Amino acid sequence: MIVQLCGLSGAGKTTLAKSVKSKLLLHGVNTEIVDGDVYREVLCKDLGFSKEDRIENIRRLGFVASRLSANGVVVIISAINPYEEARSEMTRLYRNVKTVHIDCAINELIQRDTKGLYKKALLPDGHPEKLNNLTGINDRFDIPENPDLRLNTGMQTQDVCASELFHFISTQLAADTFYFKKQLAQRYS
Ligand SMILES: Nc1ncnc2c1ncn2[C@@H]1O[C@H](COP(=O)(O)OS(=O)(=O)O)[C@@H](OP(=O)(O)O)[C@H]1O
Ligand SMILES: Nc1ncnc2c1ncn2[C@@H]1O[C@H](COP(=O)(O)OP(=O)(O)O)[C@@H](O)[C@H]1O
Repeated sequence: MIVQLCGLSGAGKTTLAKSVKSKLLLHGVNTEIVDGDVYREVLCKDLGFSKEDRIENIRRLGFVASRLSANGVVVIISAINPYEEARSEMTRLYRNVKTVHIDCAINELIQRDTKGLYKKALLPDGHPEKLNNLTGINDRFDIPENPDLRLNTGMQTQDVCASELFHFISTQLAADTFYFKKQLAQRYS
């Protein structure tokens, strides 16, 4: 199973992915986080933040996720993943992909600004330190219309969001296991 999170910087993707990974591990579910920030230091080092590069970034993360997932690992892709076309490509290419929107109002994100990126993006035009392509401020984010799950981290606590995500993944896993068992039973009956 591949869970592709999407959401603006600071929305809570990494925080929730880590929390849910710990919960899943406690239940014996092998889980891996494929985090945009981390992969941009290694496998995606050559990529920037143009539309083409972001799409290529998601393609690479999706490929890694698919190999892990094919070997029974639950994979949580934690990236901004802003374009609908990249997200639907993922669901088209790979089996059992779920899309989860980690939503949060932009004003709340500007207040959190854990990395100082929003401050830079909101600098006046022409300022030498201005960030000109921060998703949600001056770059596009396609809000998913029908995600499998949407969590709002500005309206609900971290604990509630993590529990909801954990519950969602566990339920999907149980359904998938049931489906596989049924297929096996049919094949060998
Ligand atoms: N211009 C711009 N826009 C968005 N994000 C920026 C930008 N510049 C740097 N960063 C940092 O890069 C992280 C996003 O990388 P991703 O791989 O998740 O992005 S994407 O899915 O390819 O759009 C993002 O990480 P998160 O804050 O964890 O989302 C930022 O820390
Ligand atoms: N309900 C919530 N869920 C997740 N994170 C939250 C929530 N409320 C506040 N936060 C805070 O928001 C920040 C999210 O940062 P991070 O997980 O790195 O975001 P992202 O990976 O989306 O860039 C953290 O400092 C976290 O403590």
